[in-house]
Amino acid sequence: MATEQQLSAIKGEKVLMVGAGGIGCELLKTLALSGFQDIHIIDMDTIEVSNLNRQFLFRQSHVGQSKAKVARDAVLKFRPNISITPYHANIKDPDFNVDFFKKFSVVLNGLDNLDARRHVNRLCLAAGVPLVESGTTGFLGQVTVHVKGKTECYECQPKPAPKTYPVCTITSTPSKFVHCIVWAKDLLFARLFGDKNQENDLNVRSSDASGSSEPAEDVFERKRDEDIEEYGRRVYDHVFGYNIEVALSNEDTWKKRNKPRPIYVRDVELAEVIQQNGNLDKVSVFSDPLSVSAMTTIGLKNPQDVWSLAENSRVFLEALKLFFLKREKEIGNLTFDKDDQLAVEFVTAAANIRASSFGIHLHSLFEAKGIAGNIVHAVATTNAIIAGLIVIETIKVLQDDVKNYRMTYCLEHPSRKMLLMPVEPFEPNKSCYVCSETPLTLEINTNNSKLRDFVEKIVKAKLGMNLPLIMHGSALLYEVGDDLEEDMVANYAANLDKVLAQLPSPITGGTIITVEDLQQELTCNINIKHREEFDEENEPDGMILSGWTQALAQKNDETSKENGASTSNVSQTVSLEDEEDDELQILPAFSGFAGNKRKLTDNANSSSSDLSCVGDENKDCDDSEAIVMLDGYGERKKCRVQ
Ligand SMILES: Nc1ncnc2c1ncn2[C@@H]1O[C@H](COP(=O)(O)OP(=O)(O)OP(=O)(O)O)[C@@H](O)[C@H]1O
Ligand SMILES: [Zn+2]
Repeated sequence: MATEQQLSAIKGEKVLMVGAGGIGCELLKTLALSGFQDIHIIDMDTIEVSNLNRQFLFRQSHVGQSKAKVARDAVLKFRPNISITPYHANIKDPDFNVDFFKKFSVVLNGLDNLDARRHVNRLCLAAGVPLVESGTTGFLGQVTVHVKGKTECYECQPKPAPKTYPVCTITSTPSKFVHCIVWAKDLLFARLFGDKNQENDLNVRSSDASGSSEPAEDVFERKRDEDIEEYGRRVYDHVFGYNIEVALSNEDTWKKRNKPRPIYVRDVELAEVIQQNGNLDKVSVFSDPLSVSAMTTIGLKNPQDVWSLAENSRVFLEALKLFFLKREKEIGNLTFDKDDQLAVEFVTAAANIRASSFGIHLHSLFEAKGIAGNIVHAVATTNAIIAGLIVIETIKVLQDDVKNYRMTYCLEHPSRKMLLMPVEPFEPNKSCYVCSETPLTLEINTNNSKLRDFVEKIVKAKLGMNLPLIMHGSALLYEVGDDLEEDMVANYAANLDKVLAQLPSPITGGTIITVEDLQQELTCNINIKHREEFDEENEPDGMILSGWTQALAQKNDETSKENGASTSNVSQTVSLEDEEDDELQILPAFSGFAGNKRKLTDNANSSSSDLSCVGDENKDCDDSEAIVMLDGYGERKKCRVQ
């Protein structure tokens, strides 16, 4: 419960919460119980069954309803006299503009993705409203405070990029189960059920590339009137048999590696599985398409069991068949979703068959789902602790108690007998393109790169702009918006297909262009440097943006992540000194302690924004891939807020 002084700081203040998920539910409850009386809450999602174990404001009967609205109703039951305004909407909707943000004394994030976090950061900066940012992953969590001109903004620090794998490891030489999962999910599943027009490395061997007898047609396409069982076997034989034979023909590849074994349907004892489990024809019992399950159909019950090669093969063929029989309308538009049972079954089975071919240990559906969905099981207690810390920092912000602002890390193992590690925030980064006016530099071949490449790869993917406008001097080259005249829309569409040097106002080396996002009220100047050539392997975008704060992508680790995933597997990446004394002490977040070392972990897409560890200065955290930030980190000297 807040003190009298704190209560008077809270009273009458309007706060905006973004996200009513794991952190959001705890936060709304804690805000209400702490005395906040005017809370607005935005969440774009509806409640799913999988949320119920930790998002305690929701019940089974609420599944399918708006999170923001149900959360409001649940809290009003025990705090009926406060005002809670819910919005079932995306925070990126144009309605939530700078004027909307200006109505609030402080904004509190309980989000799960980088994109939305960056967007809120920019609107808070433009509106001059403080932001309390948070994130959790398993036992780890953190809360940071961002106040314009006083502390660093959310984007002042580099955010680690998603992990990536060399394409050849995935397509040809997997050595870990995660490589098989990435192959099954991002190549095979996407090729069979996703957008056919998208480039996909599986295409390389989808038709005859080696002069063998395989016909030069798209083997993944189901032929007219082709029997579905026949089609499934053909796909199976192609990807697990024929493709492996082709790979084996490149002998150099296997000089220092174990050779994979081609697997054909005829090699697998499918009949055995059918006999053991009974050949259950349950296809007709699935009324809801999302409940369709190949496992159920063939009588496999326990998702924690590791299936045999025969069982995986059976699930593979059955899942493929069920997609065509029960979910045909979705084929061509599907993207892998960890909550889609049939998709998880298909990916598990395909990954296991490939693993079997390459001599890699097989995994259960439960494990495979965790890897495919980058799942770290959420810990409700971490969310509750983080929500408490958000409220503590929010009260300090409302009291303008700048000296006592803290970024607080919730650790998995105690360090210096502490599980909560408060660190003084830093001053804004003077070269941050978001909160300072530092120009960026772009090296690009202006004679062959189109404006479209620039918009997709730089303006949207790297700068995270939502409604961009591109100007060269006074010439407007590109703009998006609902209220544009038809001829302007046509002009901009034509510009997108022009190379930079041939635009009506040509962009060449030495040009400075201005990119602006009207909604985020963010403007960046970009100095253009013409460069003829780029290394395809190391510079695949064919352009290099510098002065931009994303860390290097990490390679070759246990899991991959895609931007936008809601959870991640960083639970073990924070490593701290051993504690001999296991008597713990949880320090108040506002104690005067300030650790000297922060360490970013790989969680660009996780619930966390940049989980860190603080430990004994003389001992290194042993995760070699983590970034250790000392006071002189990067090219700038970081100054703590005075
Ligand atoms: N752009 C956005 N606008 C509004 N709400 C958002 C936006 N992006 C994410 N959210 C919300 O943030 C919340 C994050 O909560 P949480 O991390 O617990 O994820 P979840 O989707 O509820 O659970 P999980 O992903 O673990 O199944 C979600 O409810 C999600 O809808
Ligand atoms: Zn900044």
